[in-house]
Parts: sequence; structure tokens; C-alpha cells
Amino acid sequence: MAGCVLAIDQGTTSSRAIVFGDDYQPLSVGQQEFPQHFPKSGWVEHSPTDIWTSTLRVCREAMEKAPSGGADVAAIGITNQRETTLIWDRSTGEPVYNAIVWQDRRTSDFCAQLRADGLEDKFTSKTGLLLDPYFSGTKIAWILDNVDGVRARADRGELVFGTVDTWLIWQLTGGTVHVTDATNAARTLIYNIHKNAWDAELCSLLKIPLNMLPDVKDSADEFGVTEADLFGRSIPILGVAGDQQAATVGQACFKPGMVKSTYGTGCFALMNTGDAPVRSNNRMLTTIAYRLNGKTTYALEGSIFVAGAAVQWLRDGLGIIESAGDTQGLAEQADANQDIFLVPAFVGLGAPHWDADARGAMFGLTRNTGPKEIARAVLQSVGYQTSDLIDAMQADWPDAEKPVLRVDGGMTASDWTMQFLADILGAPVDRPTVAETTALGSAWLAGSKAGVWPGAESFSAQWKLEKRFEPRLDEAERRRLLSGWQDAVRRTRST
Ligand SMILES: Nc1ncnc2c1ncn2[C@@H]1O[C@H](COP(=O)(O)OP(=O)(O)O)[C@@H](O)[C@H]1O
Ligand SMILES: O=P(O)(O)OC[C@H](O)CO
Repeated sequence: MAGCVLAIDQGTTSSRAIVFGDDYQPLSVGQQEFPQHFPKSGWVEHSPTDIWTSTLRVCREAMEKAPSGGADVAAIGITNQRETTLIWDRSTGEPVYNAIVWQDRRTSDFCAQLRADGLEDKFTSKTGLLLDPYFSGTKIAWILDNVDGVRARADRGELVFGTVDTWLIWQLTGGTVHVTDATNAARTLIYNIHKNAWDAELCSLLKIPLNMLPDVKDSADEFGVTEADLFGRSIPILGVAGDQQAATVGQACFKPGMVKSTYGTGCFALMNTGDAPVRSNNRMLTTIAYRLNGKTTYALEGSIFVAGAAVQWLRDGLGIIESAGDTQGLAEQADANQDIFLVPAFVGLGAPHWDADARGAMFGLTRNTGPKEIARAVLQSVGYQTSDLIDAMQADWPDAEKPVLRVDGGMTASDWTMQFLADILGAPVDRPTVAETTALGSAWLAGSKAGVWPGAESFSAQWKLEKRFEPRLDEAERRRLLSGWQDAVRRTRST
């Protein structure tokens, strides 16, 4: 049986929809950016309406552009920016507040208070996460405690919570289905990843009523069918995964020890650790990579908040490039005798430091430092940060050999960055032919569930290398650069 799959990739800065053919190739794409709202320093919000209307629009666009006009789309897969938090009325569907985005730091003090109360170990042992504003739990609590009348409505059972996947499924099904998948639930700080269930004790600590929470399904499962008038017929939604987990699937990292790293706004590296969750001693996250047929596969994750966003800063903040691709030429011409280190802690530092109050810094500046050296430092910061993650993962899981890194995301278009990454890791970096691995991962979840695409083994065999970057930096030089980076991070930390 063959058929096409519509993948929805609802990201932080844009919504995208791609129709994949039965040879896993993209046939058509729709994409739309939407506004970011920064109501206060450190706050980041999206309009729930923008999330939904941009998604609907790009789905229609991709379907219309597909050769069959979308007639042979057999299923929908959804992948999404994770942790971003929405609450809405279960009768009217009306949101009570904007979506609070994963990057938002407003609950930093609340997290510090929970840590001071000695609760971090309880949260970490059950959820695999840390007490950082990044995750949904404290964002839910903030809305309940700070938006007028919301606590009382929640207590009366009138409100529901969802991550972006849940919100989209609610909309696509005409407000009839309130569900999520295990990978998205695993990012909320209230989901027990060992028991695969919402955790009543953690909900009670954060004062979150259990009746607000969606049902949690496998990543390939029945998530409802779309309302007939949206696309001219009902289409089943059969795959859902958070975007970094979907990229892990799309990169066919199905075996323990395999690692993918995605370079978009931020950078997220996930290492498949098989059916046993590995507790990190190095402040990595333990998370659910995917849950298929009731069987959970776990991953260690390192999350970096700023990767491509630093390139955007060069363009929009400093104005020293016109487009992201300009960084390559600048980095190639930069003065080899200047060691400039940029620590892009624009919204604090993520793994392995989790320092919400740190802010960006640059070291080693001289009168000769100019745009070329700064651009190179931006691209290098992505390599250095990844190196910190891979080192931490290997320390947590020493059995794993130094991995080959499978990379994807917009920033992997930069050969210079990928070569530096291989050099500083001292390990090969593999870039696949299909750039849209996140969308492909969610399409495979849906297509395999629909029975129109084959299973994991056959899907793995289609993964094709576009280019391998081999490490070629002298070991002594590698160590010298890493030591300079670590010193720069030390000086940037807030504590
Ligand atoms: N040639 C390039 N060199 C360096 N950075 C790039 C290049 N092309 C894109 N980027 C960066 O990649 C990011 C976009 O990647 P994408 O995967 O679309 O991100 P997201 O899904 O997070 O919105 C942007 O931050 C952009 O600055
Ligand atoms: O939307 P992206 O691609 O920047 O990904 C965001 C992550 O899911 C946040 O955890």
C-alpha cells in the first residue's frame, strides 16, 4: 500500500507543512512566519490564534501544491515546538492567555524557590528534567496564579491545558479531542517518564488540577480525525512527537548510542539510550525519545537555547551581515591569530549549566577585532556548546563510543560551521540528503501507523548521507581552543 503523508511542523518562528510522497521525498511545502511577542524582558509569547491560523493556512497551501491536490494524503503527522504552554476553555475553546513560549524566563524565581525548598531531586527523579523555567509546569502555574479569574475556573473544571500539539489537534478536530503524545508530555515537569503517567504529587506541588491534563498516547496512535470542512474530507491524525524527538526519528536514530543534533533557533542533541532511562550526573535531561506500541525508548538530551539565533543577532542586532549565509565568507577571512570567544547566553545558559540569569559575553577583543572575527566566534560558539553536550552525555553513558553526529536544521547549510563542529568534537559529522528530518520523522510516525509506509528497519535504510565532515584539527589545538571556551563560560556564569 502506498500513499502520501501531510507533516505539520509548528516551530518557534514559523509554521510549516510538507506533503511527503511514498518515497519519503517532499512534494510540496507551505510555510508562514508569525509574530513573536516580548511583553517584558525575558518574556516570550505567541498568539494561540496565530499558531492555529498559520498552521491551517500552510496545510492548505501544501495540499493544494501537491501533485494530487492532496487527494492521496492518507494521514497527518504533527511535530511541534515543545514545552510552550496554552490553557483554554473546554466549552468555548477560548484561550485564557497567550501561549507562553519555551524560551520564556518569567518563572525563574519560582523555580529557584522550588529548588530552595529542596524539591529538585523529586522533580528530576520522576520527570528526568530540572527545575528550569524552560519546562511547561511552572508556566501552567503562572497562568493559573496570575491571570484574573483563571484559578477559580480551573478549580471548577472549566479549563484545559495543552502543549502546541494538543492545541492543534483540538482545533483540527473541532474541539472534540484533548490528547498529547508521550514525548510532549515528557517536557511538562509533571509527567512521570518511568510510569508513563501524569504525576499527582508533582501536580499538587505546582497546584495544577489533574482534570486539566490531556490523555497521553503513543507517538504513532489514533489522535482523532480532522473536521471534514477543513480539507474537504476527514483525514486521520496518526503521528505526534515534539520536534526534537521527531528529528531523532527522522534521522533514524533507532539504535542505542546514536545521536542527532538539530541546529535551528537553538540546538538540541538527543542520544538514544534504548529502553532504560539514564539518569544524568552532568545536568543533561532524561527524556522520552518515542513511544511505539506501548514501548518507551528513552534519550539523553542536551538543550542549548541559542544557536542560529546568534546568527540572526549578527543580522538584526549588529547589522554586520545581510543574510545568514554571509557568515561563511566572513569566518573564512577572519584573522587566525585572534581567539575570540562568544558565549551566547542571551536568554541564560541551558545544558549543562542551566544558568537562567547568565547573559551573553564576548572575550578576547582587541583593536583589530572586527565583523569577520565576531562572525567566526558566533559560528564557533555552536561547535563549542555542542562539544560540552557530547562530553556530558559520554560521561553519563561511558559505554557509548564517541558517536558520529547526525545533524539537521537550517544552520547545517553552513559547511564552515559543520567542519568546525567535526574539528572541535574530534568526531565525524554526517549531514543527510533530506534536510527536513523533523517533518519527515512525524510523517513516518503517521505513515507507518496508517500502514502506507513500512516499519523502522526499512525507513532506516532510506537514510542517505549527503556529506560527511571529518575532523582534521590537531589534538593539541583542539584542547587549547576548548580550554579558552571553558574559561569564557566560567567568566560568563552568574554564580
Ligand atoms: N547558511 C547559514 N549559515 C549560518 N546559519 C544559518 C544558515 N542558514 C540558516 N541559518 C540559521 O538557521 C536558523 C534557521 O533554521 P531553522 O531550522 O529553520 O530554525 P527554526 O526551526 O528554529 O525556526 C536561523 O537562526 C538562521 O540564522
Ligand atoms: O521550534 P524550534 O525548532 O526552535 O524547537 C524548539 C524546541 O522544541 C524547544 O524545546
